[in-house]
Amino acid sequence: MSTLIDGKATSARVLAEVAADVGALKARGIEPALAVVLVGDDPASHVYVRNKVLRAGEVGIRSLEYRLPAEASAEEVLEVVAGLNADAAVHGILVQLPLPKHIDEVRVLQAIDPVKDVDGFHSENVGGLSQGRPVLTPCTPAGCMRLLHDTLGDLSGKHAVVVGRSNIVGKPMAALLLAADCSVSVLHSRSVEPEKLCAQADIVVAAVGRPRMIGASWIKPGAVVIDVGINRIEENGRSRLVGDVDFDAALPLVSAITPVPGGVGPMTIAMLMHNTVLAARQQTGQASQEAH
Ligand SMILES: Nc1nc2c(c(=O)[nH]1)N[C@@H](CN(C=O)c1ccc(C(=O)N[C@@H](CCC(=O)O)C(=O)O)cc1)CN2
Repeated sequence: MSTLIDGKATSARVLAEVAADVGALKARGIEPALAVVLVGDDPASHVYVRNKVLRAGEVGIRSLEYRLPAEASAEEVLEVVAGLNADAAVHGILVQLPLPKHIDEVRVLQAIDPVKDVDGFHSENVGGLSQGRPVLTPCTPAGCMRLLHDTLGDLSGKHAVVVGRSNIVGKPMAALLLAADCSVSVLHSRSVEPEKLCAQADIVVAAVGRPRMIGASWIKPGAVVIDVGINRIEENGRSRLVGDVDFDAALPLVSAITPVPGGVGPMTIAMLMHNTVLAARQQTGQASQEAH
C-alpha cells in the first residue's frame, strides 16, 4: 500500500520544536529575529513572504519586512542587506527570489553575512554543505531530508535520483543525500534516457518545474517519491497546482509519495524558522551540536 507523506503534519511538528527552542532562547534574554527582503510585485512571492512573517509570529520569532519597488536598483537592495548585516539584533536575513531581472541575484546573495544566511545560498554555506560542515542549509532540501528520514529512517546505501540541478534545490539536495550515505545520481535536460536511470532509484526527488513530467515508467515499484514541483496549470477550466510527478500514475507504484500541495511546500517555511533559531544560537554563543 502507498503512504501519503504529509508535509503539513510534519511541518507542524517542526514548528512546535522551533517554538520550544525560541522559548528557551527568550528565557536567556535572546529574541530570534528574521528580516525578509522583498523586491517587486511577483504575486506568489508576496504570498510566500506573508506566510513567512505569519509563521515567524506563531513560533515567537520577531520578523522585519523590507519591501522595495520592482524598479529598485541593485545598490538599493545591497544597502538594505548591509544595514541588516550590521544589526546585531537581526539573526536571519533572506531575500525572496526571484529578484527582478535587472538585479544580479548572485551579487545580492553573496552580500548577506553567511552566519545570517538562513536560506543557505551564500557560497560559504554552499561550500560548507558539500564539505559536510555544519552550515545553514537551503530550506526546501532540508525539508525533503526531514520527510525522507521520517519515512525511511536511515538512508544509508539507498540509490537516490535527483531530477533537476538548480542551485536552490537540485544541487544542495544531492549534497544532503550524499552526506546521508546515499548513492546519488543527478538527472538534467542533457541526461540520456533519464526515465531508465530514474526507474532504478529507491528515492526520487523531482525538482524540474515541469508539470507531471515524471510518469509511471520513471518509477521503480516501492520507491519513495518526493515531489518538489509546484506548477500552476489550467485543467477543465480550473486553475490548480500539480507537481513534477504524475501523482495519479505514480501512486499505485510507490511505497510513499508527497502530494502537491501539502507535501514539500509547507516544509520550506518550517525549515526557515528552524534555520533562524540555529543562526540566533550561533550568533549568541548558544550553539548546539546540530549540523544540518
Ligand atoms: N529566498 C527564497 N526564495 C524562494 C524560496 C526559498 O526557499 N528562499 N523558495 C521558493 C518559494 N517558497 C519560499 O520562499 C515557497 C514555495 C512554496 C511554499 C508552499 O507552502 N507551497 C504550498 C502551496 C502554496 C500555494 O497554494 O501556492 C504547497 O506546496 O503545499 C512555501 C514556500 C522560491 N523562492
